[in-house]
Parts: sequence; C-alpha cells; structure tokens
Amino acid sequence: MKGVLLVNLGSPDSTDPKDVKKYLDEFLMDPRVIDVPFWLRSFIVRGIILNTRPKKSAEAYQKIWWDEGSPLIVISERLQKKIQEKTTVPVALAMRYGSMTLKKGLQELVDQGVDEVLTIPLYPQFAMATTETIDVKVEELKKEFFPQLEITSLPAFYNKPEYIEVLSRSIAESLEGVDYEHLLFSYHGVPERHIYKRDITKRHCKIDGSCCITPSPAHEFCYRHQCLKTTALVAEKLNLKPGTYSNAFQSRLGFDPWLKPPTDRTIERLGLEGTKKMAIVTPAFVSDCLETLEEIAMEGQEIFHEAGGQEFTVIPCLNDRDDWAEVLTGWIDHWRIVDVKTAIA
Ligand SMILES: C=CC1=C(C)c2cc3[nH]c(cc4nc(cc5[nH]c(cc1n2)c(C)c5CCC(=O)O)C(CCC(=O)O)=C4C)c(C)c3C=C
Ligand SMILES: [Fe+2]
Ligand SMILES: [Fe+2]
Repeated sequence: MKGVLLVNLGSPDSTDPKDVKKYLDEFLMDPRVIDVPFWLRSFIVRGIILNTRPKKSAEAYQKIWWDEGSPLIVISERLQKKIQEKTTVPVALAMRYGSMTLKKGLQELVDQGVDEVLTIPLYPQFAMATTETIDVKVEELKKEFFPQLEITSLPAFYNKPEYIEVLSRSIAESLEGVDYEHLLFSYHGVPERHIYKRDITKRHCKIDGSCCITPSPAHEFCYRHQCLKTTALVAEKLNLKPGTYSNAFQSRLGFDPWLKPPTDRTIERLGLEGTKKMAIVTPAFVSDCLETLEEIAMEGQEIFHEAGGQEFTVIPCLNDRDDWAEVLTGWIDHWRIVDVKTAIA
C-alpha cells in the first residue's frame, strides 16, 4: 500500500531557551546546514552560537508562538489534515528536526500497512540544508529501520505550473486593493559555498549576473537559480513590470559570504530611496514561521518605517490554503496512479 510523508523543518518543543537550545543544536550540527568538518562545526555551534543564540531566538519565538504551539507545526498539521480529507492514501507529517521525527512519521505509515512511501519535502526550491538533508536522513532511516520500504522523494517544485499558479493567486489576492510601489521576493539565504558545492557541472555557477539565467544541468540543484526562476515565473503570470519587483535573501548566520542582496539592507535601501509602500512575499517557505512572522513581518516592517517607508504589506505563505492542498493532493494522486516522475512533470 502507498502512503505519503509530508516533511517540514521543525521547531523547538516550546519557547523555553532550553528547548530552543536543544533544537538549534540538532539543526545546526547537521553537516548539510553548517557544512564544515565536525570539529569546526562543534566549535562554532557548541562553543559560540549556542552560548548566546538560544536566549535571543527564544525571545523571538515568544513573539510569534500560538496557543496551539509553533505556527510552522500547527500550519503543517492543518495542511496534512486537509490533504488527508482529499486523498485515500495515508498521509503522515514529520519534521527534519525536533520531536516530530522522520522515524516516527515513517513508523506511523508502516503501522497503517504502507510499504511504498512518497516523501514530500515542503520546500519549493532545492537546497543542501533542506531537501537534501531530508532525503539523506530518510535513506539512512530506511537502511537502519525500514529496509522493506520503497521510498521516493518529490523533487523541488519551484517551477511547476500548479505551484506557480497558486503562489501567484495568493499574491494577487493579498495585493488586491493594496497600493504598492515595490514587491520584494525574500528567500531564505544560504552560504554561497552551498551553491558551488552542488554545481554538478563543477564550473557553471559563478553567482554572477548571468549563470542562473543561462540554461545548465546545474540548475537542478542550484538554489539561487530556482529562487530567481520562481520569481520570474510569478512576475510573468502577474504581469509585473520590470523595476517594480526584486529578489533578496534573508536570515544570514555567520561570517561567510551568503547569497545577496540581504533582505534587511534591501528593505532599508528601498525606504531610504523614497519608496513609501512596499509589499513582501517569502516563497522559500510554504508555511509561516519564525522567519516570516518575526524577521519579516516585525523586524522588516520596523526597518522600513525607520528608513522612511509607510506601508509594509506582508503576503502570507501558502499555509493551508485550499488550492495549495488541492495541488499537493493532485501530485499525490498522480503518483498513486502513475509515478512521481510524471506527477509534477
Ligand atoms: C547555517 C545556517 C542556516 C541555513 C543554511 C539555513 C537554511 C535554510 N533554512 C530554511 C528554513 C527555515 N529556517 C528557519 C530557522 C532557522 N534557520 C537557521 C539557520 C539556517 N538556515 C536558524 C539558526 C534558525 C532558527 C531560528 C533562529 O535562531 O533564527 C525556519 C523557521 C523555523 C520555525 O520554527 O519557525 C525555517 C522555516 C530554508 C528554506 C533554508 C535554505 C534554503
Ligand atoms: Fe533557516
Ligand atoms: Fe547560477
């Protein structure tokens, strides 16, 4: 029997700094998130970051936490329930980090008689720190605990027409009747090194003005290309005029070069240059979370106002929109009947 495992990033168990520390330790010690040798990662994470960040992050989580728990988890659960109502195959939910483990999610499916699993990393664009780490962990778990399972992973869907349609519609709906001068597409950042490491041609990606818009097999695993492509397709669909929208990358951590331009500086620049009304959308996240509700909706808004801006419209993530649940159900049903390669072809 076939079954589906939806996978998102995860959150701490609570906003207590102890829980945040435990979560950050697991997250940042992942060699696909901080991709340096173990001794150096240990030194950076356990020797430096975990001494100060948990308290600061816990305060940020406290500002956005809901009565039911972490927004990212609550929203993912709502999405799972909606999809389950629309399809006959069992649908489970797991997180890459934290208590809702991938192992528990796979076990839940096995307990229902599933022997063929489709994992759906809930990230539109491929990154080492997101899609890849899920796929690798699932493979490890299969080897150790679930050798009987046949497991397939849904690839990144950054350019799939159904996804672009729903994302564009959600943006259009949020901006209906809103007067704005600039729409900023803010994606989660990654270190530039992650892009070079996953260039399968070993020479295409230069992170310059042209590599990401010049066709190449490297794009299958190029996070930057995939982000720029999502924006370009949405801009085409919504008929956005050149100069009225741009891309930026948020949430930088550490001192390595990360993808540019940074979201906070871009918001500030727009304000300082005289933009009074801006809107912002965060397509690297399918569920609202700390990075959208606090870093963008709170900090971003403050930066814009301090720089002279007046109206800052934040477009919600797709969350558990009906049309988004329909798209995922469509991909699942296609896989159930045919296969995953053509499911989102
Ligand atoms: C080296 C550090 C990080 C990389 C690389 C990274 C990539 C990355 N992350 C997301 C999605 C999310 N990240 C979230 C929180 C978060 N991310 C990092 C660091 C890196 N992320 C940290 C330290 C944190 C924790 C919060 C903090 O202390 O600031 C979240 C929110 C989780 C929640 O509970 O709400 C998401 C979602 C993507 C998509 C990505 C690469 C493309
Ligand atoms: Fe992150
Ligand atoms: Fe590129």
